[in-house]
Amino acid sequence: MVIPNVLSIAGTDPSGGAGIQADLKAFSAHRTFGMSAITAVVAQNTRGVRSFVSLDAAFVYDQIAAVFEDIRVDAVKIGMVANSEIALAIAKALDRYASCPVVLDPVMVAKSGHHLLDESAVAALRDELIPRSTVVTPNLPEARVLLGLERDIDSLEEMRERVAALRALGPQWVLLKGGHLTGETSLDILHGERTLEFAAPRVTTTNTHGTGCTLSASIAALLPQTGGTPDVVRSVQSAKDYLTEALRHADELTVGGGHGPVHHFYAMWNASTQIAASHVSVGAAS
Ligand SMILES: Nc1ncnc2c1ncn2[C@@H]1O[C@H](COP(=O)(O)OP(=O)(O)O)[C@@H](O)[C@H]1O
Ligand SMILES: Cc1ncc(COP(=O)(O)OP(=O)(O)O)c(N)n1
Repeated sequence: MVIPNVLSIAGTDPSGGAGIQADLKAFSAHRTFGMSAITAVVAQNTRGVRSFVSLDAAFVYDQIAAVFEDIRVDAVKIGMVANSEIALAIAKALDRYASCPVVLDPVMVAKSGHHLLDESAVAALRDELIPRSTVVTPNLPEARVLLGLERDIDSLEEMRERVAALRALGPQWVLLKGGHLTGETSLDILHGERTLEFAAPRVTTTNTHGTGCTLSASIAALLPQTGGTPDVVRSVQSAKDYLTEALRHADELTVGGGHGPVHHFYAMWNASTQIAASHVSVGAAS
């Protein structure tokens, strides 16, 4: 089987739970070869974002070109674009090079409240990147900004009402994420050729840093693995199942004093721990 190559275009997280670092972990967990083009270098940890430096837009374009001019790219995930110049450079690069599925996480504000996108860049994100996307994955505060609403969407009923307006912005599919609501389930709505709701039990943990990054990167990694035409519905379902398990295992990690990361490698590490344990006991007996 050909192993998919997947490119993340996003900002960094030195604490490893969100941004490019989370994307590469999610790509690897889904048995794809991960690549990255960096838009901004962010000083952040599990407690919050301190500051960031955006890279030059032409340099972001050059990173993307360097990948596409050498390597077959089977899917692209876009995260933090930081400003309108970078958003426009990414749009230009997609037009020039990308004939693969594009998953756009319209990152605007981290859970800590820090802005990761210039307010003046919302129009470029909405008008230039969303229409070029196969799937766009806003959370509720991002949906509010994209739709120009005066207050946050605050119920499942309102999510159902608003999702069509997000699709009208031009992507093939919208996945409106309901993680910011409360309740026993965490429910996302997928709207495109069809409308489906994906509910998962809400995991009780404070370790939720990078959930949106991990979900969108997982969808990008899974799309080329569905055979023939990329199957968005199956990819979203598998990505959501994976994220729920990664959240369930998040407390096994001890990373930082704030909102820690999800456990991207819960399945692989639990399996290899068992192998290591049996190896030790054989050694001890001889
Ligand atoms: N505590 C939780 N338990 C289970 N799923 C969650 C939880 N928190 C968020 N999710 C899921 O994580 C994904 C990202 O959600 P959300 O928090 O809305 O986005 P973002 O991380 O972009 O702010 C969604 O699929 C959402 O349903
Ligand atoms: C570089 C970078 N990109 C995106 C985010 C936001 O990540 P998200 O998955 O929404 O999780 P929180 O950070 O909001 O917990 C980020 N922090 N950094």
